[in-house]
Amino acid sequence: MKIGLIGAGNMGIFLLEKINKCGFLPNYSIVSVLDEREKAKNSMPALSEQYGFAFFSHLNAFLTSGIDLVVESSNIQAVHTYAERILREKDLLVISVGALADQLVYKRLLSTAERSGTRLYLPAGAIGGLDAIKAAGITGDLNSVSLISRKPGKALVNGELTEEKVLFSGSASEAIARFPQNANVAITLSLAGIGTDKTKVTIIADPTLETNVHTVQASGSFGKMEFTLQNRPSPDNPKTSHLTALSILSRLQSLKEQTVIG
Ligand SMILES: NC(=O)C1=CN([C@@H]2O[C@H](COP(=O)(O)OP(=O)(O)OC[C@H]3O[C@@H](n4cnc5c(N)ncnc54)[C@H](O)[C@@H]3O)[C@@H](O)[C@H]2O)C=CC1
Ligand SMILES: O=C([O-])CC(=O)C(=O)O
Repeated sequence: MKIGLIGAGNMGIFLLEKINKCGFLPNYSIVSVLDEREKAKNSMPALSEQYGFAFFSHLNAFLTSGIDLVVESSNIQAVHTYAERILREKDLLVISVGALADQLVYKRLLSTAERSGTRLYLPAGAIGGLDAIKAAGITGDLNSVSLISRKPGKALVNGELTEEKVLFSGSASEAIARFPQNANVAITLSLAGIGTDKTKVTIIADPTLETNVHTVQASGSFGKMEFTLQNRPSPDNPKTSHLTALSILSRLQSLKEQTVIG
């Protein structure tokens, strides 16, 4: 499986380490990296040599570089810029899922994928239990879904906090507009469940925490569920839970597996 990567930051470098250096996913390789921004011309050659990928500063050349799949680990803006053009030709894994909060954008990407015979993968990222949320909602009987995200102060606010502070309470669509680097999970949860307007989100900065704590609650005709993750932040980006990068690896691995669990 030849992968093209967009976004060689915290998660992108982790993927390059695990896939290209450690050979963690046999028969997978990140062969191409896209960055059209001027500043990339300085930083990419060293990384390209270190991890053995070809660097592209134009989308068309990137897409015709022999890749089977594109992995996005950059930001919401890059998804808006590239996703539709990529899905016309290649499967795409998006981790900046907040880009799909707008129903029109999401539907347009789905219809592009359908027309083109490509697939859009949205890993669970920093949360889990999406299999249960999808199952509970399959007959339309999922009534309520909510997410409470607590993070250490430094992931959410500038300056020191002395006590816990509720920064936001509202819908998932409002949450991602206010916290584009902290509420991607709210959109993934919404897409798996009852949508971005009905999914309720609370975001709390807590100076006593060392983990990113996400609690998902749901109820419907199936019963009730509640689960909490206490995620270690990534060493290179305190906003991003380390589990997110692991969920990309896991999704990539499952593309070649014969057994589908969940
Ligand atoms: N779905 C989920 O559960 C989660 C999603 N995320 C999201 O995942 C994304 C990546 O997270 P991190 O790796 O921690 O962020 P990061 O900020 O460490 O890395 C992003 C990289 O993308 C690069 N980049 C930005 N614009 C680009 C462009 N147009 N073309 C190519 N490269 C570009 C940046 O220079 C940076 O190196 C972020 O959008 C973050 O909000 C983070 C946590 C959970
Ligand atoms: O990594 C996390 O804990 C969640 C996060 O930042 C996001 O969903 O954007």
